[in-house]
Amino acid sequence: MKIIEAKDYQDLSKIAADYIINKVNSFPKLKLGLATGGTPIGIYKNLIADHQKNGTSYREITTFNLDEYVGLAGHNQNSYRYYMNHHLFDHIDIQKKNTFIPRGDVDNIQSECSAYEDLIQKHKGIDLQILGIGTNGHIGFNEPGTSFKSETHVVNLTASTRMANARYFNSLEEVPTRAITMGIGTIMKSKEIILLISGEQKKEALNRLLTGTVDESFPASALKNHPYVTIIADKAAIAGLKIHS
Ligand SMILES: N[C@@H]1[C@@H](O)[C@H](O)[C@@H](COP(=O)(O)O)O[C@@H]1O
Repeated sequence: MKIIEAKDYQDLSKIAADYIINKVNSFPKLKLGLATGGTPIGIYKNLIADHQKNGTSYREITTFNLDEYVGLAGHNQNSYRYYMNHHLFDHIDIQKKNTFIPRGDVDNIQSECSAYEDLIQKHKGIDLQILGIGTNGHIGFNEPGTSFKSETHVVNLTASTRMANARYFNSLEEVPTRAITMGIGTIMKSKEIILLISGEQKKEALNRLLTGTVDESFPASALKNHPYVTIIADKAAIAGLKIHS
């Protein structure tokens, strides 16, 4: 794993956005894996600003998001579909038909999971996947204990993950208890991965990732077995840690 140390959140967002912009310019048909949560918002702001200023075009790219809450339709403001439209897709020239996010509001969740997995493979996989990390090491919504071989599946969210995401909802009770997520196996099939780690509250997770063993009790540790992972971490997350790459 390669590690890039960013000065702060702004710097992290700029470094990651510039990397994506470069890729999109070099490979206009890029298949890009996208993440939600607070961390990638700064990247999306940079992508929009660059699109407006320099005209970087997303017309031919295809995107796959990591996850979606079960039970929320795309028009629900807390759904990840709404998040992606609002924070990125509505402001660039991407074709909405080429933006894929699992559907959380379907009757048959299991068949949605296998259809999503098939869809990614039908597109011959993801070229570049952007990832955030939960304080318990979750990636996508793959909670501790998830098999490293897992494909897109339904998960029961842990209390800590629901609590961490409650800030976006009116109350903790409103946070869905389940989600659909790409599996760790799905994520690992991406050709290249960028993992974003920002803020002091993620320091422990970063430390465990860098110094701990590869173990299903810490989902992000699977990434140590991937040949092309770059961690971009800001000072707040990295300060004082021993870095092994
Ligand atoms: N499903 C998302 C993850 O993909 C994300 O990495 C995590 C961390 O979010 P944040 O960046 O807000 O800390 O939140 C959610 O659980």
